[in-house]
Amino acid sequence: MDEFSFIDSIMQKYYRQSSIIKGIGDDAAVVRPVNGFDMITASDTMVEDIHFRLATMTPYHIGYRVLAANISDLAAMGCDPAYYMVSIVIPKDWSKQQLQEIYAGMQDHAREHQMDLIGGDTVSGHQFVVTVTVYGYVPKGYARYRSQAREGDYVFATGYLGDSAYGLHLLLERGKSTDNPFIKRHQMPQPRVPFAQALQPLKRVCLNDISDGIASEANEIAQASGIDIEINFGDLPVRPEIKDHTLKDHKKWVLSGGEDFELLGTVSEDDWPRIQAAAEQTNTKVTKIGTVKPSTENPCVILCSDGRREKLSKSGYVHLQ
Ligand SMILES: Nc1ncnc2c1ncn2[C@@H]1O[C@H](COP(=O)(O)OP(=O)(O)OP(=O)(O)O)[C@@H](O)[C@H]1O
Ligand SMILES: Cc1ncc(C[n+]2csc(CCOP(=O)(O)O)c2C)c(N)n1
Ligand SMILES: [Mg+2]
Ligand SMILES: [Mg+2]
Ligand SMILES: [Mg+2]
Repeated sequence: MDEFSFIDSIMQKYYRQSSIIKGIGDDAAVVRPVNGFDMITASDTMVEDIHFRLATMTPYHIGYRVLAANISDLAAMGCDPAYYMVSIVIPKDWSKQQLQEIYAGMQDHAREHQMDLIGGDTVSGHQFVVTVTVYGYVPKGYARYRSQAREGDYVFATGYLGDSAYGLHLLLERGKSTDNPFIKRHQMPQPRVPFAQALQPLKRVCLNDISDGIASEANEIAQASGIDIEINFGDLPVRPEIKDHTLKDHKKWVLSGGEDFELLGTVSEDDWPRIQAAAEQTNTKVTKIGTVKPSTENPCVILCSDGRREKLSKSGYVHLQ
């Protein structure tokens, strides 16, 4: 199978998004911007031995997970997903079947969000790398920025924290298994698109998705908004199976394990009931985990735990260290 027959094999038979004028098949894709909406775009990459090993993910999971990481950034902007592009570097020892499974993972996840594959690039190389770029729409002026936190806001998180890191721990310790819920959370994360969409009528809500761990993402919000964030460790949504572990691992997974692809947000106290209503409407767990304080000198995150207050600095996975 050469590059061209491979592209033919992954092309969609039809597009779900009516704004696509030209998808795969020319020098570039053409979409007609939708009136009354701003277009949002984001890109995230997965590299073998950094984001996965063949011992932690099947090719299907790699496809599902790389699209999840991207869709999660769209959710964090409050946006409706629409299209995606895929650039892939394929080592010689990867089979045609493995490649098709990667695309099956992406296509199944794309279908859940009515997204269409509109282009990309295929090259051979020495290390497996896949980069996805996603596009979506948000009602004009309603993108959700990290800079939108304000003094007095409630800080909230969706879902549970630390599940994916615990799943990775189980995978590395025990090997592949399909029926463990933590492993499933690592391999097939579910971005919080319906919840973010349900928040669209709100005038202001600050959102960031949790890819590196809340220690990182809370600091990103503090810095972008010029405020301090206070988080109560005891209020963090953590499953009992994780709490049973030694405190050091448990704390690390919850605060800086990352890859949960939950949302961290802040909203005014007055709008908190609307967050709870959106959570109920979309069957999403949402927990108040802290509050936004006025900034002192340098915006920072304070973790309150057992009556002690400590500065929580950006931790988690950092590339180029
Ligand atoms: N190599 C790059 N060139 C241009 N812009 C970049 C590059 N890498 C990151 N960015 C931009 O920097 C900003 C932050 O990117 P970052 O990848 O940290 O966010 P994220 O996708 O939310 O986090 P994560 O990668 O952990 O999922 C985004 O605006 C992103 O587009
Ligand atoms: C085999 C294996 N080892 C370690 C990890 C952990 N890991 C890799 S990248 C990353 C942060 C998100 O990356 P990015 O910032 O690029 O989105 C994390 C937590 C993994 N998933 N698989
Ligand atoms: Mg990124
Ligand atoms: Mg993000
Ligand atoms: Mg991201």
